[in-house]
Amino acid sequence: MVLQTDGLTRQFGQLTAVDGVSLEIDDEEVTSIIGPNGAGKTTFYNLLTGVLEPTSGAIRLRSDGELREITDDPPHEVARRGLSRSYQITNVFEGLTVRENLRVARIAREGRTLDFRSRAGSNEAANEQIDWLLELTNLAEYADTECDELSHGEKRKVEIALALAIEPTVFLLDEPTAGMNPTETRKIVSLIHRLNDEIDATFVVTEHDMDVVTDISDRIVVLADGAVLAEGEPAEVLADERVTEAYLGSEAL
Ligand SMILES: Nc1ncnc2c1ncn2[C@@H]1O[C@H](COP(=O)(O)OP(=O)(O)OP(=O)(O)O)[C@@H](O)[C@H]1O
Repeated sequence: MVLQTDGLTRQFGQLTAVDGVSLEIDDEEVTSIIGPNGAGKTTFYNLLTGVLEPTSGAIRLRSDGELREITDDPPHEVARRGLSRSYQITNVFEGLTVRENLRVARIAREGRTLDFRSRAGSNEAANEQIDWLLELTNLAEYADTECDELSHGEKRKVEIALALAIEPTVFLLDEPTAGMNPTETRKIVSLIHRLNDEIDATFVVTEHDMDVVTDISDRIVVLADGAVLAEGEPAEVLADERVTEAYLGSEAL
């Protein structure tokens, strides 16, 4: 197990947006968190990443080989411990090239961990890692393009590359295909498969497009009214009547 939530709860006044969510996320699986509008997905992500503090409950992340509580850690500490979110590090700096954006993300990461003397050696390693990330995310041809010249789909890939630059243990992908046309969606889906094959990280994805969810997930967790309604393998969960009912009146499955 790499990530665990235990009775995680967040209230906003009278409203319980996340209601006693206990989950265990296994290594190197792709888990999708789905649910109708207002189910609590964004709030749950914000709790995991330290953007919001829970009202009660705990979050544990495997870090340096053991599960450690990160419940009250601020976002930069959560990221440093290895939980990265696709748009968390920065929103892409529009005036910088793709490579420069990645360099900024690397510097932010290394600034905390390396002393001055080791920096020369680390530059070389950082450049190698950046080249590898550019290749992995199919961005090599845009390495020296300023981000404001990229399409929406390419920018989403830059966000993904930035989140990967911190070498996460758990990688949260927030609506990776939002606003994409079918061609861009197909490209992102194959990118997620490729990342999952080649990177030693565990993926947690929120996504509205059910075809994408079915394609990429090993496991699905359905939230409704802030609580876990169903969890399991995609075919089993999507055939669950309670899940269909939860979506009725909001969006079609
Ligand atoms: N800062 C806030 N203050 C008050 N209520 C909030 C706040 N953030 C979220 N909520 C409420 O909490 C509930 C869960 O919202 P959340 O955005 O987490 O759902 P969601 O599953 O991400 O929805 P969507 O799919 O529409 O993005 C909603 O009823 C929402 O109105």
